[in-house]
Amino acid sequence: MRPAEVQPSSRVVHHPASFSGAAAAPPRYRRRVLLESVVETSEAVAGTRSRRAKTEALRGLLVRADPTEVESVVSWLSGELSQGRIGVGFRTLAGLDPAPAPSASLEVSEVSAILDALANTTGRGSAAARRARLEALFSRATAGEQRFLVRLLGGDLRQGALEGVMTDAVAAAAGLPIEPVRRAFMLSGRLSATAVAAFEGGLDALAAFRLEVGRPVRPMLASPAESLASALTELDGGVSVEYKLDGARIQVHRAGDQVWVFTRTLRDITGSVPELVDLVAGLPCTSVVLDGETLALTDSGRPRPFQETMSRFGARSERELLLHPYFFDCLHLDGADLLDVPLSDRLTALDRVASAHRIPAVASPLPDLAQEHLAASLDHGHEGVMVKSLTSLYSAGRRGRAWQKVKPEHTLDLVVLGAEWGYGRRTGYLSNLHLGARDPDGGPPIMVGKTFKGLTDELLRWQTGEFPLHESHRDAHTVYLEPRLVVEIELDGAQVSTRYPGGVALRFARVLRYRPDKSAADADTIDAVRALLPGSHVRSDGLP
Ligand SMILES: Nc1ncnc2c1ncn2[C@@H]1O[C@H](COP(=O)(O)OP(=O)(O)OP(=O)(O)O)[C@@H](O)[C@H]1O
Repeated sequence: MRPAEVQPSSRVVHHPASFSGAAAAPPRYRRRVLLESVVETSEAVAGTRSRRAKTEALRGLLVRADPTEVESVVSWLSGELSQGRIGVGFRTLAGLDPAPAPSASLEVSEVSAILDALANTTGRGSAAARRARLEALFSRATAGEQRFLVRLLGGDLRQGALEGVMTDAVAAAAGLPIEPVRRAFMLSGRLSATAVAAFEGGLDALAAFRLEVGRPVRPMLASPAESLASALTELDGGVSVEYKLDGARIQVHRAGDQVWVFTRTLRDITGSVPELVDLVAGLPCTSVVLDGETLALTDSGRPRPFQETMSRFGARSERELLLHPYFFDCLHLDGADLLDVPLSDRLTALDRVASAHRIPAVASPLPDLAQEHLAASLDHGHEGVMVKSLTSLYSAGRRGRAWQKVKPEHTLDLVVLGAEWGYGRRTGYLSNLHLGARDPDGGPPIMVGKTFKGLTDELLRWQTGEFPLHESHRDAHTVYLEPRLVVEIELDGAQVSTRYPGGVALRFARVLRYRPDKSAADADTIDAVRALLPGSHVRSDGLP
């Protein structure tokens, strides 16, 4: 271990505690954390499958960090940059090759300052200036640190799967119970901000995280149901049965005249969707937060393909393809936060403010009516229905059993790990996809199968152009990719496999479409694949 600079700790520190929860006195002097320690921790976390060992490695680093370093440490280990996008592309990163430094000297705070400077380098000549800053940073980094920085800046360390362990580690390192930490994370959507609050202000600071109009919360998610009947039985009849539309999730916020529209991944797309903004601005209220799905329709009122809806999210100006909103939840209305009230009350609020734009739904139907609603949804070209417990609270960011999706086909969102060169008609194209499921404990995706079924000529051309941009390495037959792209696969089920590392393989998998709205962190887990094994009772949310 290298000698590190000793610095007086300048801020009031919420007492870090040992893993057992016993409070330890805050050291008067702290050593600054080196980037090297972050890299070592990242490797330790990736190198073990044990959730406990991962949490302990993260906690061990966090208790050594000064509060001023916590934000960067938590962000980087989650694969995020607190600066957001800093305008460094794959090509720039690939072109960097300063000789690595022989020993580690970079401190977390220095690297963070350099990233701030990079983010603020804009305007004329900024590409060259950014490159120069990057070269300077990389020339001070060891080989291991360089690799880490490339992956961090390239977005390849983004590990949503680590969120669970990181939340546990933040709570343990700050000596706080887990629930308030989780809740603050749900409401802020930012683990690093949650960690800073936990360390600096403890429970009071965490309690200050409220639903804030204008700041998106992570959307509540659903679990797959075995069937409509099983969902109705499990939720005991007191349910809302709603169309499941195949559009894109939106969360709209309005405070007075100001409107925001966010995506499933909390991206602000207000500027791209003026028709939604106008509609929300006209609702009869002063402030509101609504959750829903948006869709473009054909002239005959049928849903347009998902890709066409998504294409609107990147656009700057109003296009011919109009988006329609279908709201299904109300999280705030005229000053009242509704996250912690039952769905039945939230739906009453939704009816008050936007009944004309509610998703088609029936409340507490008898099984026959629920079945008719499902058939009607499919007839209209939608995916199926959602069955939601009317007594459930809004669990932001959680995939639980209170919302269950009923679809006639099994689909999974999987990570593309590589693709084989095609033969015959597909010679020269990257074709057969290697598919991976997410490791719920934050390890690399686990391969569960291959398929080239369902790939259109257009997709083959697209894959062949796109995949080399994500290449990690290749051999004679296959181009292997960084685990970034998510593809939606339809399948008949799963089978036990001795060939694949997770012990499970997809049956009759075919490609439905790519999911540019999802990152590898949003992909389905290996547990979701195992849940499709015949006779399996493992549920995708990990509940018994
Ligand atoms: N009535 C509805 N209630 C909730 N979500 C709905 C509804 N109709 C459509 N959806 C969409 O379904 C998604 C909920 O399903 P799930 O939690 O499984 O998310 P997902 O992983 O994006 O699923 P999928 O790939 O099936 O869209 C929501 O994110 C939303 O986009």
